Amino acid sequence: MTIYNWNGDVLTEWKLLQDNMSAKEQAWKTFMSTGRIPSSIDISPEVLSSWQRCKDRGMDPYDEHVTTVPLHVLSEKLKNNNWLIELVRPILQETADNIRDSGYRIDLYDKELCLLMRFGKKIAGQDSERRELIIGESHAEADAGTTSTNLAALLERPVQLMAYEHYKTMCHGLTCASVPIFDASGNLLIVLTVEGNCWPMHKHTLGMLVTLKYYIEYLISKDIRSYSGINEKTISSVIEMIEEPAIVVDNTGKILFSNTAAQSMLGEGWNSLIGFNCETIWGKNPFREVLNSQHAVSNRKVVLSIGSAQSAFFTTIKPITNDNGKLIMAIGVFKKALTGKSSGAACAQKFKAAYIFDNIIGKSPEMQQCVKLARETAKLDNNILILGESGTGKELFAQSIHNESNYSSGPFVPINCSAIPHSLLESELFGYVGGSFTGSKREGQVGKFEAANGGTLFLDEINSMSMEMQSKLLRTLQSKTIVRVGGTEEISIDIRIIAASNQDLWQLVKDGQFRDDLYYRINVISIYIPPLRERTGDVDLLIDNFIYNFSKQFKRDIKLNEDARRLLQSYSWPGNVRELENVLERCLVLSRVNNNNVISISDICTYNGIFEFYQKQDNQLILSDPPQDESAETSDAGSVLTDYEKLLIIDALEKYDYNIQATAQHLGIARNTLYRKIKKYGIKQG
Ligand SMILES: Nc1ncnc2c1ncn2[C@@H]1O[C@H](COP(=O)(O)OP(=O)(O)OP(=O)(O)O)[C@@H](O)[C@H]1O
Repeated sequence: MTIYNWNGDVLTEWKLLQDNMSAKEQAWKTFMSTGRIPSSIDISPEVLSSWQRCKDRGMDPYDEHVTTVPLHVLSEKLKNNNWLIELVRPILQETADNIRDSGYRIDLYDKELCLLMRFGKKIAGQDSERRELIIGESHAEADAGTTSTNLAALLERPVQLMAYEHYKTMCHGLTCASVPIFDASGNLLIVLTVEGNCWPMHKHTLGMLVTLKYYIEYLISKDIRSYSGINEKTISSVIEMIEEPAIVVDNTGKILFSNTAAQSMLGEGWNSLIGFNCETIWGKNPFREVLNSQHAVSNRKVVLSIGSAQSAFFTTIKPITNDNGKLIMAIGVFKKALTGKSSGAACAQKFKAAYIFDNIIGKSPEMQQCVKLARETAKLDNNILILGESGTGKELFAQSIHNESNYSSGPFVPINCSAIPHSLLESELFGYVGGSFTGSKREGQVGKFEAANGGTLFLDEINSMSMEMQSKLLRTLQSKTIVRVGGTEEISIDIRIIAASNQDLWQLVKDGQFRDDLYYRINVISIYIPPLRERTGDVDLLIDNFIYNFSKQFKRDIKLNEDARRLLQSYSWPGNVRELENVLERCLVLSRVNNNNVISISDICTYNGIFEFYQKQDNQLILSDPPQDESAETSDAGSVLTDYEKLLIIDALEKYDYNIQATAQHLGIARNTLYRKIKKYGIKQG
């Protein structure tokens, strides 16, 4: 065969090569039949040793069977070598494109010599359907006989084999050059093989391949995954020991590894995320912050896009540096936050906050100021402390804040700390695992912290919490995790705390009854709701609002007479809005019982607190306005008042020796009114 260069000159060098090939053919044939080679023919000792090993194994040189690894093994190999494949793919692809017309192609083998990737096209004239190498084919010597691939791996250096140097006849039409690729510690990572038709043979193939080898090894040495001491295997085994999903990124933010838990978290497509920058996949995320600052973040809430869904996690990320203090990677551990769809959604249904700011009645400057502050702070995620006497509307505010906050889609879970015995408060708040104490449910119970996850936990009357519980609450607020009573598992929680106290909490701190560190934690923002008696004009608004609501509820058109209104206005309302609401509700019920549509003083005074209040007054109000609806006075409720009025009059008459003028003056009523009442009550004049 005559080989020409492109000027048409005969290449004498090729002639030599051809002769050389003929000699090798003869040597191969002799070896296969006798186990020896003619002494005149030069076969490299490494090739000869390989032939010998193959022969010793009883390998048939004419056998064209191709050994492939099982599919699941191949898939595992592809997974484990993904980062390397991605690293070298662009280089090999470009090289293969450049040598496309030469009839050569590039194969990438893993360190066990299994074909993982092929770059380039079919080799004309050589690749019969059978010979066409397939991904997963083993090029180990025991399977494929002597090849450049297994010799390069064995000898740990570049190797070129031509035609008859291969053990098996199925490779005799090929020329192959292989280079082993090592990591910085000298561990074999992959083998690259360029193979093509035996004729024409390019001598520079091996040179090109060696250049590629050094370039790729340089790239690998810069890649953290091949750092000595922290190779893939080490990192993989370390992060595999972490039960939660764990992800490792290099110092540029590129995702290097993930453990099994992370792979199930990331779903089916996790494999394709390896090698990508975490920002490309998840956008803004705390890995970048850790890489930039080289400071760890702990229990940071992140929302990651996984497939088409978004999931919330708490992540702790630590930067890892080498001996010289150089940042080399960051490891992040993720814990699924029980928000929204899981416990949150169910609880959000169960624990709904009914009130919004528009439901808060009050035009007094004091109240307007409170609402303004609460609205402004609702959107901030800080803990809030609401202070105020009992019944001032603290829970109403807490619900309104929740509904206008970032946690509004989650549940609003109230718990009154004073209503639950100290011994039970812990399990009520933290929940318990099944059978952790006598009387506990077998299946355990979710506590208020978990129930409130993704939403707001309203700790009412926090002032009554024991010191021991205060410490546990503080720990929870700091770590954002809880452990159920009797359990060990740490559960991450993401909740907003709104606490309320009807006592001066700071005074309790000074008295040593409330932890100052907890006080500072819950008191990031505080809202003081003034008592009703200090809210000028609000009583009237609240009266109208409650009468309107109850009228609607009882389907009656109820009115309040002026004196009754004045009575309500002058009362000091120690029970605040709740007391006012109760009084009016009671009056509305009475009015229905008595079939009376106007609420008068007599109705209101059926309420002990107000009745006593009048006992301490100078009684002007009560006496100046006799009940307009006489029928009301005949009722049980009315009789209390009339009895009382009668007694007052008798008292005063006796005091002033039945002097009508003096008695009327003392009572603050007109003489005629006094006469009318004396008559009405049948009081005998002394
Ligand atoms: N400004 C207001 N407008 C309308 N209703 C109000 C207002 N303030 C309080 N209320 C009503 O008064 C009642 C008591 O309010 P709430 O329970 O919020 O008070 P609280 O301060 O949390 O009481 P406690 O300290 O006893 O828990 C509720 O029925 C609430 O709807």
